[in-house]
Amino acid sequence: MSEIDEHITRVYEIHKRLGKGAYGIVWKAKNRKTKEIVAVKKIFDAFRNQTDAQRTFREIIFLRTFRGHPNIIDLHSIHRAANNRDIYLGFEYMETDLHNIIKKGNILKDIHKKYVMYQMLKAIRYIHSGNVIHRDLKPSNVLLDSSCRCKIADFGLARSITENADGGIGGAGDPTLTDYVATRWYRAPEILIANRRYTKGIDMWSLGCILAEMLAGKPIFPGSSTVNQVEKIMATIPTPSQRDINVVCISGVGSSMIKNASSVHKTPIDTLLGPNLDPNALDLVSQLLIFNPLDRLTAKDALKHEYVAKFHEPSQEITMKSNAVIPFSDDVRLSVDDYRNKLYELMSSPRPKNVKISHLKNGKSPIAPTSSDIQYRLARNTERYLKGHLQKEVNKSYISQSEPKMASVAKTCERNVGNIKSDSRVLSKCNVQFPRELCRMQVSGDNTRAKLKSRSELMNKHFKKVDSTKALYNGFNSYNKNHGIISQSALTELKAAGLR
Ligand SMILES: Nc1ncnc2c1ncn2[C@@H]1O[C@H](COP(=O)(O)OP(=O)(O)OP(=O)(O)O)[C@@H](O)[C@H]1O
Repeated sequence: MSEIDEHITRVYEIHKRLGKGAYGIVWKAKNRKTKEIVAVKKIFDAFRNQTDAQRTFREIIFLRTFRGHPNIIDLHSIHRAANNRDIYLGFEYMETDLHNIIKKGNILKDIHKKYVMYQMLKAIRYIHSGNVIHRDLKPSNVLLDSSCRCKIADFGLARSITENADGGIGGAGDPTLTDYVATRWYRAPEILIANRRYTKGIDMWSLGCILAEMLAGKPIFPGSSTVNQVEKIMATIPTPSQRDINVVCISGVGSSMIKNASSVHKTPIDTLLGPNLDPNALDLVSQLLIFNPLDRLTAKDALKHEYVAKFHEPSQEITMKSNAVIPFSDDVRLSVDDYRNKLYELMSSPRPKNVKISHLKNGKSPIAPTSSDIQYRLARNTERYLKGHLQKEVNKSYISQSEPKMASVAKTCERNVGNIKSDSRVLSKCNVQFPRELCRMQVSGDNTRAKLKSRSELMNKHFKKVDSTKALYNGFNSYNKNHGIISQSALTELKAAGLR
């Protein structure tokens, strides 16, 4: 682990390497203090030159901006490296990515493909509503957990666009495409032929390629060069009209490249996608893989498509209230030092508030075998925050007994929530009935469902004894009664009591 700074390994216990991208390495790790499993990404030489510095800066800014959306990866923390050149990012951990899943073959059933597509659309609808485009959507940037929850990652190429760029290419004020190097196989035709204006349609093209890849079980346009990529696309999608070619191709070279490629023998998309294809899936792919970006389905409309109808829930398909703002114009290139300094400045400022939607509101996952999986997750989340409050109340109660030894034990508890095993001897000497089983469970961090249930029962029993604020009691009681699901009214009560 010599490639990881010592001050990082002091915070995180590094487990295994999860992946390597063009810009960094990602490890699975455990936060030594909170015990939370995370993914730590090290971006090597993050400020090597202006392009890399801008990329690093964008990735962090956009991740912070979109933080809290259930389908966008959550950036927990940012750490400087000792050499001032690398940067470490701490992310929520996801078990795998879509590339790995597709590669393994036959893991995704139809319902999973629909659910993944729905979640990707939800995330893209959100970022597009803030007038940002991701520009690098591909299966390895779609992270998944075992319940088929999916989160978009890697915002290094994301860009904000002006309002009028939504509807048209070449509109006045559209930023130009100077530094665009997204993965070729998922690149829209207008990018391949160097149309230097771009729209949200480029993300919709990539989503079309990703859906097609889930259906076919392999990449549908694996071009070996830019020209070969155009040829592969044009050999599959319907031949564009002269009007479409005029809209998309701003140069004669691009136009002849498209015309030449269109004249080759066609393999229609349904042949590429294989037999027994769901007609709705084919229809959605066909409406995304359209030559003219203005005619491609938008994320908003795609969410209403029959293919994802099973999951469509408008209240969950949230949008941004205003454009995503980044500290300086995306078209202005700053010096490497400016990017670095601005980033360090940001790191010391408070993180933006989460959007008001959370994982807890996610619908039932089709991969979760029973609803108990979801309940278990809910219980863990609820428990995490209740535990802190509960422990404080426990401590307060003991301190009030003005027993000096107890006060010191309580302080240890407060510093190290739940970790009171080492003090059990002191506790027994004090003849205090402290729920040892509970302490042990908390110390061992046991997470099985049965343990969780009995832990919550114990906490509840003990809590009654402590009998502190009514609100906390009610909240906890409701949590326990429902095996981990806390009612909205109890939550409101907790909040009112300033406990949340
Ligand atoms: N939060 C995470 N949890 C689990 N695995 C992750 C996480 N983030 C990234 N990974 C894994 O690490 C790989 C590389 O991550 P990422 O795409 O962020 O790096 P990159 O250097 O920007 O890659 P690229 O070459 O695609 O630009 C991902 O494909 C994924 O397999």
